[in-house]
Amino acid sequence: MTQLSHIRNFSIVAHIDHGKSTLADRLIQSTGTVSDRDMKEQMLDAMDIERERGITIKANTVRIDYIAQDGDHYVLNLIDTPGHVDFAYEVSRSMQAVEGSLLVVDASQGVEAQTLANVYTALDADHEIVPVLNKIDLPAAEPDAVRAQIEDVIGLDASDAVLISAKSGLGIPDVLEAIVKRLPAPQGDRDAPLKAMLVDSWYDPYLGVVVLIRVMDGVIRKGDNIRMMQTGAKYGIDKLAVLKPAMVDVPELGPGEIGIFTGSIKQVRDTKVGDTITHDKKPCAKALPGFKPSVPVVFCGLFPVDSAEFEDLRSAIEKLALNDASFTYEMESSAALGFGFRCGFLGLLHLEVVRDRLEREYGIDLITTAPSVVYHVHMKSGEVIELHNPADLPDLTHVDHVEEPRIKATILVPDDYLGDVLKLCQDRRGIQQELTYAGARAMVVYDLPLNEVVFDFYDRLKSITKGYASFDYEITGYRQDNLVKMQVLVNDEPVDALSMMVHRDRAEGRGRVMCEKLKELIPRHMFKIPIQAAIGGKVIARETLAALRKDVTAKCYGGDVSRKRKLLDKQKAGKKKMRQFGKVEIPQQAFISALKMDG
Ligand SMILES: Nc1nc2c(ncn2[C@@H]2O[C@H](COP(=O)(O)OP(=O)(O)OP(=O)(O)O)[C@@H](O)[C@H]2O)c(=O)[nH]1
Repeated sequence: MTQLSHIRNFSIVAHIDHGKSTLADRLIQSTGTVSDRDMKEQMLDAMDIERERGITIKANTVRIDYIAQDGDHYVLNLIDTPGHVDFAYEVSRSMQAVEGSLLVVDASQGVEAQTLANVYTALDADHEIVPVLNKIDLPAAEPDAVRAQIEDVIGLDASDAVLISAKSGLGIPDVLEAIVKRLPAPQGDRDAPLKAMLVDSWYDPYLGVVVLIRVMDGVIRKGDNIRMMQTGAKYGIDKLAVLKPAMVDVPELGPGEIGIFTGSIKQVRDTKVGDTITHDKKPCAKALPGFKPSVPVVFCGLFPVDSAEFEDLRSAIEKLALNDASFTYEMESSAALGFGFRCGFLGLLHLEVVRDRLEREYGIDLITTAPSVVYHVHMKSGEVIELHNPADLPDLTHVDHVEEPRIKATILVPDDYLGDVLKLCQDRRGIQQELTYAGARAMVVYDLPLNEVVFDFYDRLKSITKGYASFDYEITGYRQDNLVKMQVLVNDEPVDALSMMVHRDRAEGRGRVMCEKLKELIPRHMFKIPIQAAIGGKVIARETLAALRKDVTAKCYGGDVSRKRKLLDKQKAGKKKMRQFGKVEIPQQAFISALKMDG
């Protein structure tokens, strides 16, 4: 057990790509926490997908032993936090478990939207903050300007910011010293009853559910009988360990310490992040405040392209859900797509990550239906229904009104692109709330419907600003608007997977774009195919796909059999990605592409 005065618990907050993981790697490596031989780049990004996409999804933790310049041995616990907007809520939770933050800002980029969002979360958690300017090796680095920006925009003294290059290792010893000297030691009472915060949990195939805790008061030991105060569940502690980042068993954990335990817990869902863990026999008097559970905000249907793969999909989804309590699913059946699942996600990126994992790790070809937000349908009877799937909208004669979720979006953008960004927000039914300047960048705050953001807002924002804008959002509440369900009919058959809620004033435009896109995406058949968009039986847009007699082998004049076969095989493979709707085959790609609103 380490003395409180020699513990420092901290997290690293940064905008995506500003170098948080690289810095974490350097801290781990330079203190010899992991031998050079075992050092994989981006040690903390465990999953392949995270590595490939370069984003950190789950919060990870590492305990670093550090001999400071004063000759003393310190224990530094780093809780790594996810950087992407979908996971903002996990960031705020893990921050409650530590006392300080390193604020990493790319010295060539400056403050971005997630820098702001994350640093405010850290300040909300009463963190002491050490600004760190990274990437000073880059010729474009402007540490002085960025220092001034941190002071102007965030209001944080950056005069003694640490200048580093996480890539080359320059300045890393200064970061370690700053952690010890400038961040506060944790507080706690060793003799008080046990009070520990449940910070995170995950499923390990060998150990079962692993629970990450931060001890506030008291001491937890292997073999103890503990109780989770919110759920009331009781467990015996089988294993107690610290993460270096590999598990190293310890006999006990005292105040200020961070570690894991296991105790025959079956599902991640049995553990509530933010719950208080105490001794069953001698509980603490008052539980920690606890957190709201994170709720899914974006829903979509996932269906196997080949309906024979439904059971495979079910078992894959069940396995994924073991480890990700923020992802929800229930069985769904669709006239057009057969059996599948309606799944809920924290945001679009979360959706993409889960879909990719299902396809890649489990080898299942999927059809993803239009992502939808959760609407509140107020019935004339006074009942309020949560609508996760536009196809389930009740008969309108019974509906009084529909409310949609709204967000507060913060966008930072260089001046040159401001006009385009304002136009984009305006086009998406946004209401401007604030427009301020931070150096050569404008900061705009918009009230927007989440519905208009889930499809491709972020992609559009990136493309119109050549990647220079940054974006962050939080959900603010629900508001009534003139929302209707738009259906799409292909060859006079409704395709429920393409139903969506739209604002009445924008329905014609959306319908037209959708029909045009489908006309491009659906291959010609031997007969004419009408493609229509309709609201409650009234057609608002229409395209017709002309008939075609398709002879794919026509080009292979004469005898080249192998070439002919190749072409036929190719066509067969293409077919796999198609779905039959009545007499029409619709390629899987159409479901995703048709939903993108512009461009
Ligand atoms: N030139 C230079 N590049 C750096 C430095 N630090 C990080 N990078 C590069 O910047 C990119 C992003 O770094 P990451 O550490 O993955 O960024 P991150 O903030 O952890 O990103 P997320 O995990 O996605 O939030 C990588 O390509 C790094 O190699 C640095 O000091 N100098």
